[in-house]
Amino acid sequence: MTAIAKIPTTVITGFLGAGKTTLVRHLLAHAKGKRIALIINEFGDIGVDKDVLAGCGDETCREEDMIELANGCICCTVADDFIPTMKALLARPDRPDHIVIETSGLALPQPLIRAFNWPEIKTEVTIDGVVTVADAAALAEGRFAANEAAVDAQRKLDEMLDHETPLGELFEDQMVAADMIVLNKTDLVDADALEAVEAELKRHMRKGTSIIRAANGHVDAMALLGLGMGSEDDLEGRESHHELEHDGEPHEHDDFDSFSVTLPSGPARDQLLDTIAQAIATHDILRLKGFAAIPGANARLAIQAVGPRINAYFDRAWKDGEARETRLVVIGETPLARQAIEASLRSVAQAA
Ligand SMILES: Nc1nc2c(ncn2[C@@H]2O[C@H](COP(=O)(O)OP(=O)(O)OP(=O)(O)O)[C@@H](O)[C@H]2O)c(=O)[nH]1
Repeated sequence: MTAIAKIPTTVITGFLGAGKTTLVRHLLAHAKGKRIALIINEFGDIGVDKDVLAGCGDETCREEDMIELANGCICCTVADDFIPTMKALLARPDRPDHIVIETSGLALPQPLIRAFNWPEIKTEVTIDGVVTVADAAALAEGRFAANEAAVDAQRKLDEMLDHETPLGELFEDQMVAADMIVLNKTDLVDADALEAVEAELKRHMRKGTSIIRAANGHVDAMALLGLGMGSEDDLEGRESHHELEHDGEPHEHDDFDSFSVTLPSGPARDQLLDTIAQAIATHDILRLKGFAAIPGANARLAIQAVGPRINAYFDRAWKDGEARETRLVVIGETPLARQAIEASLRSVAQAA
């Protein structure tokens, strides 16, 4: 009997808004005939990423090849969601050449990597590589306090301060899990800042991890796929803070919160974006994304905010019968001032 080759799987991880979906989009568009199945996991209850990819209009973004895991972070739903999803995918008559898993920006990659050793799937799939996308602009601005200088400065201000913030810890967990780091958004930082960010990353990653610089996720598919790492068999040094500190206990995502809000079509584009910018600045929102209905526009406005930086573009025409409304997901550190944020977003919708 000939052994069936295991299907290589690339795990794409990285903090909220680092550019994972953008990287996946580029990968799908340049897959050179490889049939790629995509598993998308999101934090928050609106599946924006799948919708963004499906809205790209490329024939390579086939809806039937995209599977959404929207019931919380993949790291917490391995048994209930991830393994059954993989089994169903592997049972398909038209098996993919390659599988790509985009984790949520708040996921710990470690439980997912370990899941590849579960007997239900181990004989059929292997991790080709864990790719962690890092946001060069956010790092240069010290937004994760992953930057030791910022942490030290904070510590000096308050001796009692826990030196590991939830953001910094999660960032490190995603870094040590990587076989390759894509240092994305290099277009937003100058050469000196980029050198400093890269030096900082090297302090956190495992030895032997490579770094590729990129803008808008433009990485050659050949460089990204086919790493052949078998990462599930090479776990040493990838342990998360949680695994090191609380052996065997399930971890929580209590440090982060999210909610979604639906608004009627109302304000003009600029007015809506101004209000969103203000809400982000006032309430320290980490990530906001979704789609908006703008009066007089026949296309929906995709809105993407990462920290203070907001992008908005009309991604596709509204479909017949589709509700023309604004749906946004908001993610931030706990406690998130849900009522106040919702009220300010609603006030602009009502005022229009
Ligand atoms: N300037 C610039 N913007 C980028 C780059 N890559 C991504 N973006 C923008 O950053 C925002 C977030 O990108 P996504 O690809 O959705 O990030 P993500 O990591 O998938 O986000 P989550 O799934 O929410 O964690 C979008 O507005 C992108 O257009 C880049 O290299 N340069």
